[in-house]
Amino acid sequence: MRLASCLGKRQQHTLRLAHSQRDTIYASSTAPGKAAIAIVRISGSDALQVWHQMTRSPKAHRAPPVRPPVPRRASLRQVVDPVTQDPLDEALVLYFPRSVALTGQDLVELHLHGSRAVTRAVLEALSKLSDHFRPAEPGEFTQRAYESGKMDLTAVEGLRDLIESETEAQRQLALAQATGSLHKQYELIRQQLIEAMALIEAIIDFGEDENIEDGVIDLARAKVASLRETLQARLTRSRSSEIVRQGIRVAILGPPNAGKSTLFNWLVQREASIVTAHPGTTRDIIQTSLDFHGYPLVLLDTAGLRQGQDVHEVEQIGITRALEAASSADLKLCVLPLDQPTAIPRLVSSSTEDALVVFTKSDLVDSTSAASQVARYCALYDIRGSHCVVSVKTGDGLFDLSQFLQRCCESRFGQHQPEAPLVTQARHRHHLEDCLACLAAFEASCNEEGIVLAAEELRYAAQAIGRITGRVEAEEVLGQIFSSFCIGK
Ligand SMILES: Nc1nc2c(ncn2[C@@H]2O[C@H](COP(=O)(O)OP(=O)(O)OP(=O)(O)O)[C@@H](O)[C@H]2O)c(=O)[nH]1
Ligand SMILES: [K+]
Ligand SMILES: [Mg+2]
Repeated sequence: MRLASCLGKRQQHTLRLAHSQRDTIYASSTAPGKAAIAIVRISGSDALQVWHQMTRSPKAHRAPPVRPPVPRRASLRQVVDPVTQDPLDEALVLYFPRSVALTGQDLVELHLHGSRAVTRAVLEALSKLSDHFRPAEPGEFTQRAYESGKMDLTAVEGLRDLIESETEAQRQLALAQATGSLHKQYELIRQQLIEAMALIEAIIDFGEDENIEDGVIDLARAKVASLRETLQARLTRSRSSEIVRQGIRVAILGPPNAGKSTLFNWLVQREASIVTAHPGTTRDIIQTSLDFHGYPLVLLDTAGLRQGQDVHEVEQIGITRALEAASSADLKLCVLPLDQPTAIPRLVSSSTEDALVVFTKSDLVDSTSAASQVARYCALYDIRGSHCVVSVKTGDGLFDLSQFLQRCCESRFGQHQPEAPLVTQARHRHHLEDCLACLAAFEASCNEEGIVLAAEELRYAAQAIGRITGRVEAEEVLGQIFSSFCIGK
């Protein structure tokens, strides 16, 4: 059987990349299409061939004397086909020697005119240089940066998130991570674990001797206990960063005809959801993403919630979906109409901090009856949380609602904790939870009989942290992370 067919897809990916490290790779790093410039990057030990064989001084008509490029200085060059010497474009050419290049290899950048034809011609010309030249795989430039030790895994993930960031909150979070905020924190944690490990190893190695002081076990235990508490607390606080990265899910819920879709459309500023005077208009979940004052909201319009014998099948499916949306939402907007007292099934616990009650259609009632209606609802449904009174028809109260929602995002998902978040995605949480479990096992077995076992648990804990930054071999995650990049990055 051929080797490749014995290996899993991911292993093949890793194997292929390991073999092809010697290749010089190239790709367009800018989005395809018409633009002022297009950047083609070339990374690898033969990258300088591009300078010598594919560029020449724009003034020289004959082949110029071979001069190496000045590192990190832009030179205006004519780009030519290496075989036919036909001119392809005039470009700014930059050279980064491997000591300064992010990929840890010689890197050449061609800043071309941004047309499809120019980019295509240059990429074709590059393929003629030698067998060692080949097009880059998605994320391969970044993978080389990782492999050369210029970036750790958390920075790689941060970079990917930065490229994909759509809102201000996501940008801030990703930039901090891409520039090493997570890496620094995890190295510190690993360091603390290694210190505790050193104490335990000392007891194991010299335990029989008199040289080891009393209370060393207690010291190690205390160190680990305090680290575990801190990590646990920060794991809980980091939830908001994970949510910001994925988008804050906001479900609009309420009885039929409350004005949910009308409010939804106002929030997304377009007629995304159908509005009619008939109760039961919305059946499926209508989902739209929006940048709300820098916060990435995923807004969900849902079917009206009600109970009773006359709820038919289609409506019931809609209600089930609405309740599912409610349970997975990070924030709920509970819409209740003021014009008619509507019985709401125990839809959402509106006294929790993740629900905001919006009383709508205030234009249909006078202010006195609005106030008494609000009071009635609050007493009936035990609404102790925040509420707003609006009319989407007249616009009354919408500014307050918008401000309220913004404050809500800020207090729940704003990055104003004293320290940078420790967890921005499920992968980090998973390994951190592993680490915490090992620390708990350490504490349980850390006594004179269990000391060897305890030492082992600490090692596992450190390994779990190492997996987050990529310090221990983590092939399984590598393929996954790098292949989610675009080509040319
Ligand atoms: N006067 C007034 N009418 C409103 C207001 N908001 C919504 N409506 C009307 O109320 C009716 C129902 O609005 P929808 O937005 O479809 O209500 P819904 O909660 O999505 O209804 P279902 O999807 O059927 O559960 C429509 O006729 C809207 O025009 C408001 O603030 N004032
Ligand atoms: K309706
Ligand atoms: Mg609706």
